[in-house]
Amino acid sequence: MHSLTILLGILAALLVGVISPGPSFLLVARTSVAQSRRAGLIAALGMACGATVMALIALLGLHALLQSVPVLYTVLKVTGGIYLLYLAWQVWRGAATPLQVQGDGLPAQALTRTFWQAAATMLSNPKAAVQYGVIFAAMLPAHPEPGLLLMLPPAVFLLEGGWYTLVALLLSSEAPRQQYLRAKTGIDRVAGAVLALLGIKLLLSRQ
Ligand SMILES: NC(=[NH2+])NCCC[C@H](N)C(=O)O
Repeated sequence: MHSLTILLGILAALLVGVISPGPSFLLVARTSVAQSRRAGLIAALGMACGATVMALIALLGLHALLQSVPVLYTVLKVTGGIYLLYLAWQVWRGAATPLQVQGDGLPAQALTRTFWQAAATMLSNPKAAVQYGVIFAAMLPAHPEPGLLLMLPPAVFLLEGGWYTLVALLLSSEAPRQQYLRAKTGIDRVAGAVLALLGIKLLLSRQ
């Protein structure tokens, strides 16, 4: 099959996982409404970078490794689950505090933190690791053209980055932000609870 056809097929298969809401979606969405458009876009960039690293690892055969050494999956799962519970606790704890920093005046330090938080959320998501592994294993030919392998990481960057950029732009616009500000405590409690559930679900999951 033509390399471009294969690439488009892989991207289409990945898209389902990319747009289905999970911890990454929640983090970008909340950052965009609660902080600023710029912070939301930085979170989207963090997701794109994290996903690209994950795609590279998958290309290097992490999936085969995860299958032959199941304890590695367990380690990834427990780390990811605990990280989600930690994020959940932070969101929950801050629910009742009104927003102090507004607009794009956030210190650079906070933006750096947002970037790493997003990248860590993506990288500690074993579901995403498995999705990349399975799709690459199933859809890449036995001897892919070098061009295809070179195109894949930037394509993943654009796919994940594009989706989360869209989420950030939509949710940082005035109407959703005003609504969030009005109902912050409730929304944060729900977001914290959902993050915690996702963490627990991950900890209890088999594969
Ligand atoms: N190809 C993937 N599964 N990427 C990770 C997507 C993460 C998922 N969409 C979330 O919001 O948490």
